[in-house]
Amino acid sequence: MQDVVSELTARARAWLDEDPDPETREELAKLIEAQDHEELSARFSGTLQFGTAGLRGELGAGPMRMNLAVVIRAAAGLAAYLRDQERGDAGSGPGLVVVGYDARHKSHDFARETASVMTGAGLRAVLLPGPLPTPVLAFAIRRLGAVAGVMVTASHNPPRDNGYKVYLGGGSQIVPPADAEIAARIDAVGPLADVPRPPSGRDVLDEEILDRYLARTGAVLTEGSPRDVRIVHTALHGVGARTLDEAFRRAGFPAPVQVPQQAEPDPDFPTVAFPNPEEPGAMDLAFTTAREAAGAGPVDLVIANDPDADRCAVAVPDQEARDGWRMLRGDDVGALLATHLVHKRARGTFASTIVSSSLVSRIAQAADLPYEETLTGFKWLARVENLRYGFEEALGYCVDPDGVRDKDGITAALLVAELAAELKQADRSLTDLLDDLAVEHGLHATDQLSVRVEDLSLIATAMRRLRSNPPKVLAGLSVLATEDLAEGTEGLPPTDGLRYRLAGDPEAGVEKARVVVRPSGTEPKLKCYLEVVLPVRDQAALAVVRSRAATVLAALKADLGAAAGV
Ligand SMILES: O=P([O-])(O)O[C@H]1O[C@H](COP(=O)(O)O)[C@@H](O)[C@H](O)[C@H]1O
Ligand SMILES: [Mg+2]
Repeated sequence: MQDVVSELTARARAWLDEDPDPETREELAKLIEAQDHEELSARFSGTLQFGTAGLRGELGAGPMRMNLAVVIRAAAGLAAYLRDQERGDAGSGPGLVVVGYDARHKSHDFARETASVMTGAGLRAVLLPGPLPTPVLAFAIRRLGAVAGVMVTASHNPPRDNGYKVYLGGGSQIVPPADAEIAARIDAVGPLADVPRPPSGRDVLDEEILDRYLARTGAVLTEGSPRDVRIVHTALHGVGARTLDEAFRRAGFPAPVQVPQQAEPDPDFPTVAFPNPEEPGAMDLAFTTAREAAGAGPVDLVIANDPDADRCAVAVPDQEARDGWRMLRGDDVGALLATHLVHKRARGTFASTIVSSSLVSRIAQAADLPYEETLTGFKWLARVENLRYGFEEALGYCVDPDGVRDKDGITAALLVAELAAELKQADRSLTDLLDDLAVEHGLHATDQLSVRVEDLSLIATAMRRLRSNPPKVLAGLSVLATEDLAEGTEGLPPTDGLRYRLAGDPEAGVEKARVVVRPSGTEPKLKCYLEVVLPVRDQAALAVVRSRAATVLAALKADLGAAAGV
């Protein structure tokens, strides 16, 4: 025990010695001094690993936290990887790396240091001209022909977190084997003092790149299509408001009403517990703004971007809802946008992930379009060949893959607005269209059981428990097949997760159901994704079918929670 403790302290001291940030140095010195072994072992038990969207973790000292030392190591490892690629690619000059950042604590510092490290390694580095949405960075990589990009952001995570999204040329995020190859080079980085970081290597792009991005966003809309739709928008204290406003203005939409308290970037996210539109309560202020704005005429939609504006959440008026508004699920918006694109005669592959609603596959099939399914995360979706539309249940949509090879909350919002305006002109709504889809393809009802934990080991325990004691029946539906995704299945790369396919129950009007369980790769959460499909005879039967679906989903949640012990 004593050995373990002294080894831990030695590791912490060595880290402290080379930590370039006085703030984290002071923090770590105090922990060492106080002999806070619990905290030290949490910070020194390993290193941050690439997850669903790069590195992500709490700000603080040590290799398991986000801090300057970790960022310099990550940048140096990435630079080494890029230089190795270049060597295999003789003749080309030094590659360009574009670095973006959001408005979180330390984001700008991390971005500047990243640019310095890249320059020090012999690459060319440029910073975006301010805290901007992630899709602007993804766009810039493609537009400028960069060999890589980095976005310093923790997206929708709590204020104490930060993160590091890594993109390669082509503008999509890294996947295996590149992530492991980069990780190996990060591990091989020597003493920090030996990593050259010339302060001169921090060129900043001018605003033209944003202008080019904005000019491109209009391409998702049809010229002359209706624009009459009144929207309340929130950026949830992130960086989306200005870019979204300008995109809407250029497209000819009425100016969205911004939620005033949340429109300016604020790293403390003071009005929300979690700046994630999926979290209960995150939209409360937006709904309040919508009620107030209604005095000046009806509000058609409430739209939220997550803080780095790559996600887009949509709420619709609902008389029965507590605050008069109902959030659409990412799955609903995914199906609506798919339908809209089909009506616009989009050609190419539609794609979605194994944890998202399968409705989009039916929409694609009915339109004679190829459809593909990938693992969770846009890093996978973005790689689908001939991609025309990619969507995931986590409020992510790629509607212009040639412009932005990642999810984009701004272009998604434009397209939702266009669709809503078209429907409005015909005296219809997004909910009417969802009803039509349910009648045509069957009701695809989805829900998520998401369990946030303090102690990460609880997630591993839950997964183990499900693996050793697989459920045979869930919500009264028998489990037809259990797939361990860690073994790789249906041509998908191996990943930690379990998938259950459940039999239908004709008497209960259920065609089939599906459950996927996986640990989040961005937050300490276990996520269970539920889908139940029910045939719908006609519009009149819809209300009954919906309530039946809700009952099955509730039972699924309860049974699954019990099976996983969460
Ligand atoms: O954080 P964002 O908005 O970039 O979103 C990131 O996290 C989401 C949730 O991932 P997980 O379920 O592993 O937590 C992913 O679906 C998404 O593709 C990824 O970019
Ligand atoms: Mg995001």
